[in-house]
Amino acid sequence: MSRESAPSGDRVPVILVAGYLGSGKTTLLNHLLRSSGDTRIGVIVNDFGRINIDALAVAGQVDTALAFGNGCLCCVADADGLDTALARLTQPSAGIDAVVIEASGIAEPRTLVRMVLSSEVPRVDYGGLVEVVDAAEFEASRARHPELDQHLRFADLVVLNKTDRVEADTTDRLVQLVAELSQGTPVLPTAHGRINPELLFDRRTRPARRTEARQLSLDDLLREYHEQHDGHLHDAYQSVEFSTARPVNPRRLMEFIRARPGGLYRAKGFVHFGLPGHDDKFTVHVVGGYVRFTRSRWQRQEPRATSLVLIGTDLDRGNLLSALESCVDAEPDTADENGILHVLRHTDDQGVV
Ligand SMILES: Nc1nc2c(ncn2[C@@H]2O[C@H](COP(=O)(O)OP(=O)(O)OP(=O)(O)O)[C@@H](O)[C@H]2O)c(=O)[nH]1
Repeated sequence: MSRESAPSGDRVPVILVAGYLGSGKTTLLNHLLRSSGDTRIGVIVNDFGRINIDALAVAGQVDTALAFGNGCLCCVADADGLDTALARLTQPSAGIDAVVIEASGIAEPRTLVRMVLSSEVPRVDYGGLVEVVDAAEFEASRARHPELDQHLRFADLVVLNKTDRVEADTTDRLVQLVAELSQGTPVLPTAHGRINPELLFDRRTRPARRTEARQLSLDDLLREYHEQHDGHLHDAYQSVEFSTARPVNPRRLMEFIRARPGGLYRAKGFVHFGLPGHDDKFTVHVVGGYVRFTRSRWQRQEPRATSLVLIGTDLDRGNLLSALESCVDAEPDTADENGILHVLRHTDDQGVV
């Protein structure tokens, strides 16, 4: 799934990380920064204090952008400054592949989701709300703060963190409980925020700056360490790829998307419907409950085709592939005039199903 750095016209996923006090948001953010390889992450926090980067000795600055040697760019913003920070981090010259906002103290998750979805910064692409839950404290916290249940409902992915602090059967019970409260959102049990970054954004590969032997930098050493020690985490998710040159039926594709299994957290790619008036390239982006298509023209030499990647946990590859296969027609279904409307409802900036 690795690919070269995005062309400057590409949108940049903006991921929100929220969760109750002390649940592990900063730990998760630090893990993403450490383990995302060549992917350049922009971070928006409202307090530099605990981001684990040596250069961050500047706690307390407001609305300031800082660049770091490891490719991370960091902005401090309050709610009013959010669009300014997003504009700065997503401008092509910043070279940022994904932005992560740590929600603590800035605003309620729901408000933040709205702010990102309605942002007028052109390259911003909503990348999902990750709600971090403390497995050891969740039941006590929700008894004191019933609004936490509500927060789960807005999440696209729930990370059940600190599972090292509870017994395995408690983890199982909490996964069940959180999935019920969040009404079907994928729940990922983990410790120390160690989720696979590819659940949230694509990994980039960049050509090595110099081909001759060079001394390993601290970044290289840290990366090597984490690749060795966090390697087993890569088993925690799967990706399934599907492609076809035949036209996809829009109504059935949307049925597939609506009925997708709980563990299917992300889907991306492009779709060829081939219908009169809608023979465009529909780039699709599904994250948690959020579904968006973007319409563009095919390049002159580009073959009309569909190519999708589905990412998630506990995916049944065979079932997914046969479900997608049944969305494919031999010829575009011109008799079903309203079928495409199911897709158009989610085209451009609309659409949560
Ligand atoms: N045992 C254990 N401790 C953890 C885990 N994740 C985080 N911690 C610890 O929990 C404490 C809080 O973690 P943070 O990442 O600071 O949590 P936070 O949500 O950013 O906290 P606030 O910003 O204060 O809301 C720290 O001491 C972490 O080291 C975990 O999975 N297991």
